[in-house]
Amino acid sequence: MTDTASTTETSQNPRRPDPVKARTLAAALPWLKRYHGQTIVVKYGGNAMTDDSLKVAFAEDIAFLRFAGFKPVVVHGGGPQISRMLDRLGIQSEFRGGLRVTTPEAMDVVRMVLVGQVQRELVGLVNQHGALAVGLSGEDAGLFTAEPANTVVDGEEVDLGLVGEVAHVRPEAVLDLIEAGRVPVVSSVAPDVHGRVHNVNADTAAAALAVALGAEKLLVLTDVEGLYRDYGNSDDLIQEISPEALGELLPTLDAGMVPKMRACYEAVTGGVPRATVVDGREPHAVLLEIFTDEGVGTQVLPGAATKMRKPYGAEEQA
Ligand SMILES: Nc1ncnc2c1ncn2[C@@H]1O[C@H](COP(=O)(O)OP(=O)(O)O)[C@@H](O)[C@H]1O
Ligand SMILES: CC(=O)N[C@@H](CCC(=O)OP(=O)(O)O)C(=O)O
Repeated sequence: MTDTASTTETSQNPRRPDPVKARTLAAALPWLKRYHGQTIVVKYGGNAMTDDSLKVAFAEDIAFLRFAGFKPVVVHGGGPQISRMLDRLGIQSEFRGGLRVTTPEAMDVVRMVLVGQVQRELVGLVNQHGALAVGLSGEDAGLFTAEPANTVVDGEEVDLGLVGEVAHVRPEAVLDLIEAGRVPVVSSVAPDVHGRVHNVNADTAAAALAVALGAEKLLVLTDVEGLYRDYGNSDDLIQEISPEALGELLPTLDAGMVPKMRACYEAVTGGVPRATVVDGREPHAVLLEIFTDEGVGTQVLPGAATKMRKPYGAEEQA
């Protein structure tokens, strides 16, 4: 290799450094200042892990945040991945109120897929950028204690089997890792007080952890642009909403949005200053959301007046 310091050759067509790049970097300054040293809990939903390049871009974003001086903590899902494995094994499963009814047989699969597959893959991808990520689950160092979750569907209480709510968080293990400059990658399975492992929805786990860590932000990646006011009937998206207004909407929501928006509600009412749901199918969704002020996704913010918007590209389609 040539030693550039000692060479006297002159490049014939030098390219002028791109000033747009410098402007983009300079524009990031307010957000670098706002989040420097702050904890951001990023929930990566299984529906936003559809292709390998998206996962690689997600890992780059997380490494970027860490090297920019933020303290990112990842909580991952894996619902579609669990469903595929249950199908392969011929084990039936159904969702009630957005939660998977979990038999002991299904629980083994949930734990195997979340901790053994999805978490391992994400840890590996983040660690392409340095010795950063460490995987753990609610079972490690008492991180989460679960209690049986119940849900009401059509006015009736439904027995969900081994599904848990987070009754208690001991965040010390996560704090130790953050202190050491690591990026914790957390799977949402957790034992109850008797040591029986439960399946905790990943949005629920992310919110509980964000509150316990005193995070500055909860960012939730999913497979829609945000919360639709009237899903299936209108493409009006909620851009900004207060926790009080969201609380009134919660009983009208269905499917996966139930635990997701309840998680945002719990996070913000628990003291996290903002919680945002964004479209994780967009490459680099994390950086786009954190470094722009243009209202990506749906943001839950104390004191916000409800603000609506149309989906991106709606004008071109019209
Ligand atoms: N009001 C709503 N706004 C947006 N999505 C909704 C709404 N109601 C139901 N959904 C459904 O919720 C899904 C997201 O939840 P889920 O499948 O659990 O995602 P993830 O794997 O990211 O946690 C969306 O793909 C959509 O089908
Ligand atoms: C109780 C419950 O429903 N648990 C979820 C856990 C994974 C998860 O939450 O994954 P997503 O974030 O990809 O939806 C499940 O079994 O699918």
